Amino acid sequence: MTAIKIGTRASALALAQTGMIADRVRALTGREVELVEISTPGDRSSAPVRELGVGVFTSALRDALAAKEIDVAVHSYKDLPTTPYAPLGRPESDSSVRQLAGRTALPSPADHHPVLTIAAVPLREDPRDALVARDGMTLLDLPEGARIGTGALRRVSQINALGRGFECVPIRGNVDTRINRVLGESADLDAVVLARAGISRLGRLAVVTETLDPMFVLPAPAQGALAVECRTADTTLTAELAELDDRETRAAVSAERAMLATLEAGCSAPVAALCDIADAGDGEYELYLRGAVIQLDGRHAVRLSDTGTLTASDDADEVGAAVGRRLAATLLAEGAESLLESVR
Ligand SMILES: NCc1[nH]cc(CCC(=O)O)c1CC(=O)O
Repeated sequence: MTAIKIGTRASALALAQTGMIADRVRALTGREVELVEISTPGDRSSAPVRELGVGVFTSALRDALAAKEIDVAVHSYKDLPTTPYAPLGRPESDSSVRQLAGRTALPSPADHHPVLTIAAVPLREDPRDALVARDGMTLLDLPEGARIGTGALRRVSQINALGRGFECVPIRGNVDTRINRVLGESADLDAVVLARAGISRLGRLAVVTETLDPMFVLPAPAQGALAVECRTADTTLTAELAELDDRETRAAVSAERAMLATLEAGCSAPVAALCDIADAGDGEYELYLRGAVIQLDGRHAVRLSDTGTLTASDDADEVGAAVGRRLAATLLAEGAESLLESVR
């Protein structure tokens, strides 16, 4: 039996999270597993993510998966576009090449039959954002004019909405690089905001000085979750990997992403969402979805919530998505459109 090839980005975070999945795939299938590092445009450029276009961290992996250069792709779910995958028109590549180049060709129209499928959404890590500040400070401790590193519009807008006179400084790069801007030799920022899940997977939670309350800083849709993707035609592997799926996580992430998709906002818009799931007993779960669309200067925002019930016989994706679409419709009815228009 040949080894299962699992594609991953080469960043420390991507290698850590793919490594965790690889261990489980090895145990589950009894097969050899090989990691294949794939470089993406998001890794090679230091431009703001929203300027690089859709799928900057995920399209190269999906292309390699569709081209059978790998058998499984592990993504940070929040980096996956909400639009369906369409194979890129790219030249045949040498499958012996391990360090694959990124492609910039335009997507062809989406296929009716999906080439790729998300075989598993494993149990989610803590989805909240985290503050890493100098001198052990929390948001409350930071002085007016403090320089906080983040380029994500959803974080910038919500930090501005605190009304504390903080200055957001755009930064890019991997988790360690960002932490070093606060704690490193030549630190030049008072704090950075990062996904807690990424810091956790790198074993660096000790640097977190505050986990941000979603009441004030609601995270990105699907933050802290992973997507384990396969070729739809690879039915045996897809069925095996389904063992890694966590039904409640899938429902929550579907709700958040359906909200984002219905707003047609894309992953770098000032749109935030978090779906909490509570066990209601008798195999039922209660979904509590919060959503926010925030104007960049933080002066206006629409923040709303909606709920739903997931029963034992329900399709988790469908139940989640229904709540997400409904909340998006309410957000739009309450003026989200004009807030989104101001950043388009
Ligand atoms: N956009 C980059 C990215 N994609 C996923 C994570 C964190 C891990 C996760 O959310 O699963 C990060 C870094 C960050 O936002 O701090």
